[in-house]
Amino acid sequence: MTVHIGVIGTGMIGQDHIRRLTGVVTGAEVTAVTDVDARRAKEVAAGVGARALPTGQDVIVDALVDAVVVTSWGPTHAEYVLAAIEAGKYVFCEKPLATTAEDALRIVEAEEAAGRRLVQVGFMRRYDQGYRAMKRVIGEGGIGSPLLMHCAHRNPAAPESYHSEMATQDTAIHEIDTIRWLLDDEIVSAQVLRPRSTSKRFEHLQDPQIMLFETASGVRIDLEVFVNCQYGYDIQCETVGETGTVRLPDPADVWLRTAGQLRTEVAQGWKERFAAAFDRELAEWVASIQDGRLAGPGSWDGYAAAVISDATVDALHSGRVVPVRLKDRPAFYGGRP
Ligand SMILES: NC(=O)c1ccc[n+]([C@@H]2O[C@H](COP(=O)([O-])OP(=O)(O)OC[C@H]3O[C@@H](n4cnc5c(N)ncnc54)[C@H](O)[C@@H]3O)[C@@H](O)[C@H]2O)c1
Ligand SMILES: O[C@H]1[C@H](O)[C@@H](O)[C@H](O)[C@@H](O)[C@H]1O
Repeated sequence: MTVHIGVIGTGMIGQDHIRRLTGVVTGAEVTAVTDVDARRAKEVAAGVGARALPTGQDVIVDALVDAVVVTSWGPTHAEYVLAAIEAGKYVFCEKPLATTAEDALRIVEAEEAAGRRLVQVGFMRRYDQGYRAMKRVIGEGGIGSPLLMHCAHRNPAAPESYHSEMATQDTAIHEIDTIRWLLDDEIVSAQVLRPRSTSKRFEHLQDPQIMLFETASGVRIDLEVFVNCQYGYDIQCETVGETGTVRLPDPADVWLRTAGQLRTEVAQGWKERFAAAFDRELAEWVASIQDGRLAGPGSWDGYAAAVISDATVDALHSGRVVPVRLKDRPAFYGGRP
């Protein structure tokens, strides 16, 4: 069965996902798109033989759309996800699920009331080969009980519109989800340290930041977020356990030995670094719709990430260790993070 897909938001990642759903993933067809920039929507639609519809709501209720992909700006996500649930359609929403914990909770409640899983959140690192291998090692007891985790999330440069809270809301949100998933544990507190800022940033930005998280079982995590590191898009993660450590591999590339040097390339952006993960993420999403059983990160994960993100932003401003207060996890979402 071909899954007919409508895409809301035809910007950078919207176009990338449309390319993927059209040319990489089997069993999917993009039948409708929309964007507040109608010209852009029309151009993108013409490129893949889809229709450009006036609004997101039109896409959601369209008879030729079985499932919706939301790739518009973050603050618009919750409204579209709620409308898709209301229409009884599957919806893949890029991160964040919602920009407030209250909106994320409304989505959790609406999905639970609908009685079946309809929502998947775009936490693509769960589909990265390296992270999957790390999760397998931890799950099989390969390093004993985890005690510590050291992470770094570096981007080459951030635009002027990027502000200090976005280091959490837009960037660290990936680690927030990954930590919960890798450790099968819940984050219970957050703290943020402010090192001296780089001169290569816009004045208003605190960059880098060091975030410290603690999980329910007592694992301590340090995360460096540095979005003007200049040299590339670099994602690091090492978990330290009682009997060993496991480290995320750098993406496979050749090592060049020449002129007295040993060199390899560093990725320059998320598109390149996580290309294979995005491919797998959407392929598995489409396959799970065909099976009628969503398996990827869902509304509860989006809600938990939103609450932890709020606590981290509070910690950035207050300098305090801020406790994370999640609602009780409904049985509907199973027992684990
Ligand atoms: N998983 C990842 O690593 C990753 C990477 C990049 C972006 N993202 C997320 O994807 C989303 C989009 O990011 P982007 O980089 O493509 O941004 P973008 O600005 O390039 O594209 C967003 C598009 O949405 C359109 N839009 C805005 N509001 C709309 C609305 N109400 N209805 C319809 N269209 C609307 C804009 O006109 C624009 O074309 C963000 O939430 C971002 O955090 C995730
Ligand atoms: O929207 C992007 C994207 O999520 C990237 O994966 C992250 O590294 C960036 O910091 C963020 O701005």
